[in-house]
Amino acid sequence: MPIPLPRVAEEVGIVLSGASASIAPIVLRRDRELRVLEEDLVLLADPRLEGYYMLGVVRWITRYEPFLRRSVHNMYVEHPDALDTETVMPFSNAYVEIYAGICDGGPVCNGSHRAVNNVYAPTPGSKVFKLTDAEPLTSYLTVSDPITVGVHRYSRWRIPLDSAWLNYHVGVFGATGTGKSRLILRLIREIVGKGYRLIVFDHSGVDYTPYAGELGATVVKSSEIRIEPQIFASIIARLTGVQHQQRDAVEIASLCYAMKVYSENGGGERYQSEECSEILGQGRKGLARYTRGPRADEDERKSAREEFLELLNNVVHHLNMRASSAVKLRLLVRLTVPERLFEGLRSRLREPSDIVDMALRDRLVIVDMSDEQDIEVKRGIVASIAEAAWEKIAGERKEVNLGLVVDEAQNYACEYCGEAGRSLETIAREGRKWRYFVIVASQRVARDIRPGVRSNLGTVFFSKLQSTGDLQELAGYLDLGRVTEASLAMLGRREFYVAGLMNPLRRPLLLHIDSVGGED
Ligand SMILES: Nc1ncnc2c1ncn2[C@@H]1O[C@H](COP(=O)(O)OP(=O)(O)OP(=O)(O)O)[C@@H](O)[C@H]1O
Repeated sequence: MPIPLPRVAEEVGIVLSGASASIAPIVLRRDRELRVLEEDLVLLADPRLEGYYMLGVVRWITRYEPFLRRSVHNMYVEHPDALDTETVMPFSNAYVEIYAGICDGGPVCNGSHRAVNNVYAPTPGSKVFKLTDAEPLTSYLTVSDPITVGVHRYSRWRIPLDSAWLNYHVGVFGATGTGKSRLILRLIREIVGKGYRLIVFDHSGVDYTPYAGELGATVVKSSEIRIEPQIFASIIARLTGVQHQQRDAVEIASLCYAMKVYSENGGGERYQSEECSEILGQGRKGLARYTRGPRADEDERKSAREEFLELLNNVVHHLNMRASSAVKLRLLVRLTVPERLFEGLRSRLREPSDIVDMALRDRLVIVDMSDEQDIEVKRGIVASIAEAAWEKIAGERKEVNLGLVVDEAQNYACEYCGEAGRSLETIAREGRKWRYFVIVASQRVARDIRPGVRSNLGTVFFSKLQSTGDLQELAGYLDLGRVTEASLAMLGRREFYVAGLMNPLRRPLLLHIDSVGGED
């Protein structure tokens, strides 16, 4: 059925000279010019192209007046009262950024009804129609698995987003309070409804955990989840900041310590190794005197850190390191690694792979990280779960349809975020063929998100941005058309552009996000 233009659009102007296939200057009708706003969707109807429209977005509306010109003095400056509205002859020009051609049964598209790349420059004089209801456009788009999170800001068109592109990863960026977390909540509901599985990391426990009931999610406290021994080892090494052989010693001791604690707490064979048994079995010799208290009964009340230090002594001895290195390592561990990091291992009874299995079975798991005090540990949890999913993929060699949702991603996906940053980057680079993806949200793009992650985001939602320069950064990976910093400055709360692969037009469209969590 052809687009019912009189019902869904109003004529607002004509195309001026100098149009190309991607941008057209227009002049607005005097009686309608105030009804046309930047970001409005318009159709250009070229009389030479029957049954074909050009779909575009209005940008750069500029008001002119032939007499009141810039840099020309006029008497009304001195006598503004003499300026009556009849003598002023304002008019408005704008540009239409052309996003697509709409084949509406015309001969140029062999009678088809679909959206295509526009290759025609509109003829000057072509009519411009503002879409007041763009809903009919949906039937012209090819969207294999549609989801929606909001409506177009002005035409109220419920833009279908193609969830088939989720595996190319998603970024959500905007200054504080723009509504990133609510947008992600909306996305979560839609994505899970399409059969995908998600693990949501709730950094502070206030953005997602309270909605678990509504979403039908299982909540797991991150303090119950085991950190993979190798990731635990790299956290301890990072905190102590040592290098070379000393780092080896700290890492070996940390690996064996985590494996020992886990195997003593129901971890099973996975955490037993000959190498660690050899070190653990080594009698207290030489440097072990540092760990022993003056009285024998103090030994019984050894703290988790003291146990670790004892193990570290054994490693140092095993590696034939100097006594001074041993003392330095012990001091560094005491000063830089909080006791709770060792202590907490004992109550970590859930394997990261259990969380992955839980998500694959129940669809949605929220990991509540609110009771975790150390950012390094939070990062360790994210990395451990990310790695556990890779192990699953390596074992089964099939698509997982699994996404990790990482809000406050400046803490996890940054350049200096250690294992978490590396694991998220691996997913961003290689996850797509296994349908293993990430959704990251943050206030800033370049400073918060490492290049290997941000350059692999196929779809980006962005609102007012915190840092100047971030828009250009995004424009390096995505077609942002002629959206400028000035366009962003006009955005309010809950207003996000969507650009990239999930957007069927692939060029930025301004969305008003559906209400989530009460507020209208
Ligand atoms: N889609 C929405 N529906 C209803 N309310 C919303 C929506 N988006 C934003 N809000 C309102 O704006 C407030 C801030 O939203 P939100 O917490 O999602 O912002 P944010 O960008 O994640 O902020 P921060 O970066 O500080 O975490 C919410 O508490 C809510 O009142």
